[in-house]
Amino acid sequence: MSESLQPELIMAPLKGITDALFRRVYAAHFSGLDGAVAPFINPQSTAVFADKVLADLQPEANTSLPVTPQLLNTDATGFLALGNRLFELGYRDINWNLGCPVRMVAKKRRGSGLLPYPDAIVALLEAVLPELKPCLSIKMRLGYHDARESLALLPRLDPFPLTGITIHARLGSQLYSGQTDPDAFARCCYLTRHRLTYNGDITSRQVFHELAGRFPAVERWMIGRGLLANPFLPAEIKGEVASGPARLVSLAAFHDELFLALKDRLSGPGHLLGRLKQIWIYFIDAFPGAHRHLKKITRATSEHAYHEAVQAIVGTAE
Ligand SMILES: Cc1cc2nc3c(=O)[nH]c(=O)nc-3n(C[C@H](O)[C@H](O)[C@H](O)COP(=O)(O)O)c2cc1C
Repeated sequence: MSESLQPELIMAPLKGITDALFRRVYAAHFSGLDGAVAPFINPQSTAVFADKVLADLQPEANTSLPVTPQLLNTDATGFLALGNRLFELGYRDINWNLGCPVRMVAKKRRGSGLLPYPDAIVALLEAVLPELKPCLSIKMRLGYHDARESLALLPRLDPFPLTGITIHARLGSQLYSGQTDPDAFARCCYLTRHRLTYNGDITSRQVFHELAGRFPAVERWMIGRGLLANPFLPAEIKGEVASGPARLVSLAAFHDELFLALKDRLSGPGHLLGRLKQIWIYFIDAFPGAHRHLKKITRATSEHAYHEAVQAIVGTAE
């Protein structure tokens, strides 16, 4: 990345968290992002996608950030039906998920579970690309069992007209924890002609700058949990720094709008609190010194208890 150019920063897909509602509220309070990849659309048993399945990707719900829908399909018929339907909705780019590590998914040779089978990946691309209307990118891991899987796969992707490849620098078998492996990502850089996006544990400006220094050719970076733990991170990476009191005001306003929007959307306190608890697992890091109050959030069974917990967290951080 040249020093004068700003990096391109993309919100990672986090299923159950970064849906259209979250993306809209986030973008209303924080800057710095250039786009988002939406969480994967569940493959359907028929090639017909009910409108409900695509509700999150309706264009009118996605005006605040450019968004790329994501597919998890591994059957050509379903892939083409969904991809071309998304094109009709206005999407010119879609993304194929070769990264999901969840065992139920990987066992079906979907997500990162397909990475040990490069022939199947190449066969699917050969089957779909001639008829697929939107452009395609891929989001993958270094491998499922072993980083050698990406080394075998990447040269075989060169002939295809992909718009890019995002690599989450972990193995599928690691799920979401354990060390990322930037050395393995470095080896991937030599094995592809495609534009690479780096993903995995970009948790601070300093981490970003270390990685950007190491990979000067990489211009695109994807951030997931780091952006929940510090919603200012994309802006900070781009050189904007908010002061202490202003930070807290923005964080509280973001939370309150998110809460109201989710309450409006989700039926019943169980669903609402369940969703918010998912977010707080990471969001708590935005409030230094308040970690001890996280249990109050995770134990809350009523809106009242939840709000008391939020007050304790915001109060501690003041
Ligand atoms: C709760 C959760 C849900 C996720 N859902 C998706 C998904 O739908 N599609 C996908 O490609 N990756 C998904 N991921 C992986 C993230 O997009 C990202 O690759 C991973 O979290 C590493 O980046 P990070 O360290 O910046 O979070 C998910 C991760 C988490 C923690």
